[in-house]
Amino acid sequence: MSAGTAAAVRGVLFDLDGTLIDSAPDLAGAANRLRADHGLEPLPLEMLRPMVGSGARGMVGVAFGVVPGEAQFEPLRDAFLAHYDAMLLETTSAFAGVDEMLSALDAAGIPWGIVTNKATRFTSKIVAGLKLDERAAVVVCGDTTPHAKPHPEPLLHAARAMAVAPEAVVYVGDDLRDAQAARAAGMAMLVATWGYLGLGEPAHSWGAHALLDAPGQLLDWLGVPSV
Ligand SMILES: O=C(O)COP(=O)(O)O
Ligand SMILES: [Mg+2]
Repeated sequence: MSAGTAAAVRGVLFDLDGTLIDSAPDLAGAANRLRADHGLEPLPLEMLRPMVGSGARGMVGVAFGVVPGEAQFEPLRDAFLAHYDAMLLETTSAFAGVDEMLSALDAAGIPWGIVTNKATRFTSKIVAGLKLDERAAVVVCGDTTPHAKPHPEPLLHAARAMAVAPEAVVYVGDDLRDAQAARAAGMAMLVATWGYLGLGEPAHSWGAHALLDAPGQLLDWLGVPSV
């Protein structure tokens, strides 16, 4: 961690799934409803949870062993997304400590926003349902720009919308692609270790500035008082 980096921060961007909200049970539920359609037993949440950061591709991959490029992939993905669309907010809610952490940023006058790979049609319903849309300075989805993370463009787009230079932004995320996107955008990056983290390289090797154990630790890193 670099104190100089934290002192320079004037805006915060957050990943959505696995960072601000615990959406894994609903995503896993949608995958298991699709398995049931195909006469398959449900898979345990622990098997599906690590792949949430890879979106529908990750869920279809674990649930059916099918990857993009295979003929079955697109029909399975579309059927998965139809199930998910019907249960976006069945159990999904903010992680413990997120609401208080966001309130502390608001009180400190630090603008914050959301940069997710989730498509706009799902993200908009979820952030509205959880009343995050009225609080976030910007919400950038996987289809807002021509590129998704790990490309830096969604992060740069969000920084422009917040009118904060990229080098004065810290991105908080739970997946290797979040760290890659932040580095490519010239932003500091912090790992939300309460999230899904993927099954690849361990988080301590992602080149992040720090690993956070709980949302409130972002405030410690920034030197912002809790409220
Ligand atoms: O839906 C996805 O692809 C992952 O979403 P996230 O970027 O908010 O983790
Ligand atoms: Mg995530």
